[in-house]
Amino acid sequence: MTEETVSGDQQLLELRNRIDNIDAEIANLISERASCALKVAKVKKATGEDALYYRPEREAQVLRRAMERNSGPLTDEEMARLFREIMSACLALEEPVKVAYLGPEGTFTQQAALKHFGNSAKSRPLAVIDEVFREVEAGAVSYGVVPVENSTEGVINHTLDNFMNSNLSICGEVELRIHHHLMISDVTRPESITRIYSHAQSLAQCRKWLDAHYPNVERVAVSSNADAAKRVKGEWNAAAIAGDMAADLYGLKVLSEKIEDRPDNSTRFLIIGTQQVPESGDDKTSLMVSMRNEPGALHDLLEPFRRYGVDLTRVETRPSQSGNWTYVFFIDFTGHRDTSGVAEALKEVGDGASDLKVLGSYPRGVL
Ligand SMILES: O=C(O)C(=O)C[C@]1(C(=O)O)C=C[C@@H](O)C=C1
Repeated sequence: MTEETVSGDQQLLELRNRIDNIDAEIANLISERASCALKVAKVKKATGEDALYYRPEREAQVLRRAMERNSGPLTDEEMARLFREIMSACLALEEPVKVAYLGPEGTFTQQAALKHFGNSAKSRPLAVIDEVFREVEAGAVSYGVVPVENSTEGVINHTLDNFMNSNLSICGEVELRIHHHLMISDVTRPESITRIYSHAQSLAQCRKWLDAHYPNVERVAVSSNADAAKRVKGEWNAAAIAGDMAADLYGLKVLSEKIEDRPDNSTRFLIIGTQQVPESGDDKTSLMVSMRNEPGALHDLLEPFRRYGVDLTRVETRPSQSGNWTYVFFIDFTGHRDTSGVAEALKEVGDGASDLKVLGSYPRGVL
């Protein structure tokens, strides 16, 4: 053994001893934190039967603080992800949170649910967006996760339309970078691919790549990316476009990575529930407004937002379900409904509209 390797081994031993000591300290601190969370649960329980254990505004503040005080070498996101999991475990001690998401397992919506609630939440896949709304309304789960817009393909109409017949509120948002891969099973012959399965949105997000690499292959739209991955198992002439989770879940091999046309392709998901979320310090609000169908009506309707300096981040139009050629507007803006200025603007907009419903004020997605 050379002198160098001896001293290398010695260094390794010392560093690992240090890591062991640090781990012991971290473990003690995590246990102390978890004991605090249990005491918090007691305080909450004393407020009554329907005590709220999950507090989105507090979680957003904890995560933001974790990022702000981070001085490296871990990235801010990595540091926040670690705290995300610690909080998820603490909340599970207080009361395990039950979440439904647009399934099946392996979809990007499942990934979004995990990103938002962490691994200790109990999550359940449901087949369609309507069902996610229904299960939350029925109280079978406390929260639901549904996609609402994609940066390449735009809004997910089905989610917006569900709000027209629902009393649920938005209590959070989460954004996910979407990477699509072309994947095959162990029996697929790559040179014989004649069919590619995926969700219609994903096929659209990879349109140019498909035109360039598989111009003559049939593109088959199915109900989800996970369903596409499942179908490919056992088909020698088919491939699927889906994400990492689906590839892992169905044991598929990735043939081409990150084939989305736009590198910044991302999807925004909403957390739906029944609770009103207090201010977190960096919030957004979503509204649903209907109004008389006259020229200039939208301009007049939005005018108070401009006057009170409220920053609109999105305006979507959907046909109303109550009559032909009448519309409902879905509006997002920066700020909380209780913040001064916002509250006044909302009152004035409400006075000018035929109907206005605040779908929720919630913390801006942190991770
Ligand atoms: O502060 C609270 O209300 C807690 O319950 C503690 C805690 C945490 O672990 O920090 C856990 C769950 C809540 O969603 C928010 C924060």
